[in-house]
Amino acid sequence: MERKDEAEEAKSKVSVIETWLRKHRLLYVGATRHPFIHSIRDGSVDVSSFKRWLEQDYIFVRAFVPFVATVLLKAWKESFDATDLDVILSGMASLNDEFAWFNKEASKWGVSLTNVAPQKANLDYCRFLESLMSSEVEYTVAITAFWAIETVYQDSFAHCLEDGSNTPEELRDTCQRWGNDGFGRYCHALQSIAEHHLEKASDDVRKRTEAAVLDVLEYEVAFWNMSQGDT
Ligand SMILES: Cc1ncc(CO)c(N)n1
Repeated sequence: MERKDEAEEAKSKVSVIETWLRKHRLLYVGATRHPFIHSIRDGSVDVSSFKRWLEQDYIFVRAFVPFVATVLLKAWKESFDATDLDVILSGMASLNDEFAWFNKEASKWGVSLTNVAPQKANLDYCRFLESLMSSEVEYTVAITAFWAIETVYQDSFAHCLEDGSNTPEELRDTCQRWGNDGFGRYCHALQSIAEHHLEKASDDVRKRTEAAVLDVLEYEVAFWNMSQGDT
């Protein structure tokens, strides 16, 4: 009887991440339902905005690779669960494909990815990533920030592929890149890992992780704003 109660309780317990998503709903929606994403979804997107996004995101992803490498290193040192390493490694492997994709996409749009100057919002975000690369930043903070970064793109681009969307054919490849079901499952795997570590974390680490997630959401909003030329 007691066992069943415990099982029931575990089932109804709201996870740490779910609690944060509810608490910071407006910011989360701001990051995942940005006007730039709406413009892709309804087909009104401005081509120069899309090209700016593509150029700037390439620079961001270049900085994202060493960040993910440090998450991998922390997983190896701090997690006893081997699946953490497998999931992070699969993310790294898909970043390798992503560079090939960026090059293909750039030539399709007549954009050059060399000699692009990073804009302020991008520099700020890359600097934030760099701060998370420090060995002083706990694995729990880093893996949860990683989950948030990937999930914003997954949620945003999946929205452009839903029934009723009017995404132009030439942008579907971009939306598929992050909006596909496999990427969705990968984000869920990251969420489970992050949640597992958050459940065990001290209040202090939890607080700093929540702050890092909020930072990610704000940087993502600023990144979309920059793509639209609003900064
Ligand atoms: C700005 C930004 N956030 C998240 C992702 C997902 O990898 C990306 N490529 N770029």
